[in-house]
Amino acid sequence: MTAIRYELIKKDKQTGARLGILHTPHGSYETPMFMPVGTLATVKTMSPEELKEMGAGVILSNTYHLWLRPGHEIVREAGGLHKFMNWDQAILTDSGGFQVFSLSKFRKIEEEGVHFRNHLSGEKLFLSPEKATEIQNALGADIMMAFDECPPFDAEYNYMKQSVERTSRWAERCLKAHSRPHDQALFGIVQGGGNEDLRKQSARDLISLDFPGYAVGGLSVGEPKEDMNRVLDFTTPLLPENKPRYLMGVGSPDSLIDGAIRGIDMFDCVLPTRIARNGTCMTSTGRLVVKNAKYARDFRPLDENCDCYTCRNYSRAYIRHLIHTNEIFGFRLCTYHNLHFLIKLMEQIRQAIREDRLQDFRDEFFEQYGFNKP
Ligand SMILES: CNc1nc2cc3c(=O)[nH]c(N)nc3c(CCO)c2[nH]1
Repeated sequence: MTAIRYELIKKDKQTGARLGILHTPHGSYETPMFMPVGTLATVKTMSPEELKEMGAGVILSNTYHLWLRPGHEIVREAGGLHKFMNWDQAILTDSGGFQVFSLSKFRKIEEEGVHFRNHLSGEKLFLSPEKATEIQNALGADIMMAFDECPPFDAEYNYMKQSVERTSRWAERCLKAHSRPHDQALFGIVQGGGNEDLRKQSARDLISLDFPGYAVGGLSVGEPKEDMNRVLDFTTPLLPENKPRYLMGVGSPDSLIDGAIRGIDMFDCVLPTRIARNGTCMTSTGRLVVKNAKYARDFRPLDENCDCYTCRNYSRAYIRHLIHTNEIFGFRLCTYHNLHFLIKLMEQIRQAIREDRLQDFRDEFFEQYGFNKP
């Protein structure tokens, strides 16, 4: 018995999408789902109560960041991440691999692990599959990720092949080091860039290790969306139908719909929370930069089709004023709305799957949001 179980409810007749339920030790959640990112044990500016109110279920935190601050031992002593951050729903921790490659300079990758510098202090650090697994066991998230290398999408073929093979060896080392498989599900991460043969090799290696869930990594790293969709077209069908599939780092509305259409069940991205802090909001008719002067006397809600706390109680003029004056409440209102927007979008996607019309929904949404505009 592993810590999580994926229940396939139905498949969409128009696309490769599926409706499911992810059962975890901290609750069961319908998929496809969007997971808000709370890197440093908080989804920035949101309280646990607000996250639950808007329908958030699984949230992310991060091994690399929590290892550096406050340190995984402190979180362990606090009783684990759920207790430490007062979150009684599910948590997923990323393994730190991506952050090492995206945050720190002077890194050196060896078979044993990765040597790099602390992006805050410059001190020399070393992360290995065993260390990343030990940290995640201390944090206690319901789902934890294998330690992987996320190479640049256009890395040279031979490098990509070496990297995929090393990531597969690292995945096996994580499984061996994992001390709590009944409480924490370890997911493997498929790599291989845009190369179909390397994606097949990576998927085959990881499936042979029988993980309880699989992530598609190495995407949303600056490659064109067509490339991401092409990779998903030949990667998700390789993954077991009875296990969850997690597309890492994806969160724009069009990519969520296109990922769901290609059989992805779980998504995470800092986009909604990050752009909220500079006053950019996702609305049903496209992005709205509320700090723009044209909203100074606009007393409508951010989105007239939205029923969230922000849109029920505050106007564009008021939120613009708050963002303009750097008032923290303005960041909170935009964050609440953006997360609510994506969580509601996932509900619409799930409903479209129930009605076997996700392709039609995509066309309607793209038209309304303005994605088809040349
Ligand atoms: C924003 N784009 C993105 N692409 C990712 C790709 C990866 C990846 O390949 N591996 C791991 N471990 N994490 C990843 C993450 C962080 C989580 O969102 C990514 N984030």
